[in-house]
Amino acid sequence: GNQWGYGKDDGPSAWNKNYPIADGDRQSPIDILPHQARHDPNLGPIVLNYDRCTSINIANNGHSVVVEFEDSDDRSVIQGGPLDNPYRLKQFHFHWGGKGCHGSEHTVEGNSYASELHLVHWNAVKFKTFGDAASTPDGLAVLGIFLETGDEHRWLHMITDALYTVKFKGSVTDFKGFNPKCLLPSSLHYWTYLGSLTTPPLHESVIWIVVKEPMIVSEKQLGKFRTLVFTGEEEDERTRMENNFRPPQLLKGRTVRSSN
Ligand SMILES: CN[C@@H]1CN(c2cccc(OC)c2)S(=O)(=O)c2sc(S(N)(=O)=O)cc21
Ligand SMILES: [Zn+2]
Repeated sequence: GNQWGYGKDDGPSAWNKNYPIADGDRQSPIDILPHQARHDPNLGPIVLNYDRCTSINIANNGHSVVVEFEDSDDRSVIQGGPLDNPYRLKQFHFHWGGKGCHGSEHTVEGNSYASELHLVHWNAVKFKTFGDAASTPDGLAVLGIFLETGDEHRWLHMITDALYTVKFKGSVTDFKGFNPKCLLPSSLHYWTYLGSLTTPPLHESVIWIVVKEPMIVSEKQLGKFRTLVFTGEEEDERTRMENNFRPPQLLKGRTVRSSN
């Protein structure tokens, strides 16, 4: 089937075999050049209404660790900024590197961060299902937050303490009452551009909102993500889950805008 991964034979350089859109005109991630981003005074602030958000579970999907949310109504939405409608929170997940290596997807002037958090939202005003939104231009809005190593993050332990329960691909455990607002940095100034999913099916359906200020986490907290494995419990070889990031793709004439 369409098995893909981050290894030598099934990694990002091989994805265009099964997903030709990989060579498309609005692929993600990208390298962000702040001085070439167009400051747009019409870009208002990002508004998050996560107060009634309902997390459901935490899972290892063989590519990352994902926390899923109840999205049957507008209980947790993002709006404002470049968005014309409210977008519903569906899931969040992370991308990270190996020990001592960086693993963010977006880079800033060629510099990558240790890791990157993606909060995936969909336009339930224009689309009936998440799947429809995820495969149509601008059906998704993904909020990207960089992770930088430093002091321990006071709330990230709620995620890292649960990682041992989803070590293997296909594992899912209850994960209720978690509000990702506690992960956000103090400032939500951002860059925004039109792009794609950074994993297969690589749909060119994403309005990217990349927050400028990173969240700070400790090396110890980040190391716990590397206790996960890409492989299932039944498989004999254990492949540590790390370096699950796609490198930057060509801008192909796109404009990156900057909030103030
Ligand atoms: C495995 N990776 C996720 C695939 N997804 C998915 C799931 C179901 C259907 C579908 O298309 C119809 C797409 S997703 O939309 O939840 C996203 S967003 C995203 S990222 N790194 O660009 O933020 C990765 C994935
Ligand atoms: Zn992602």
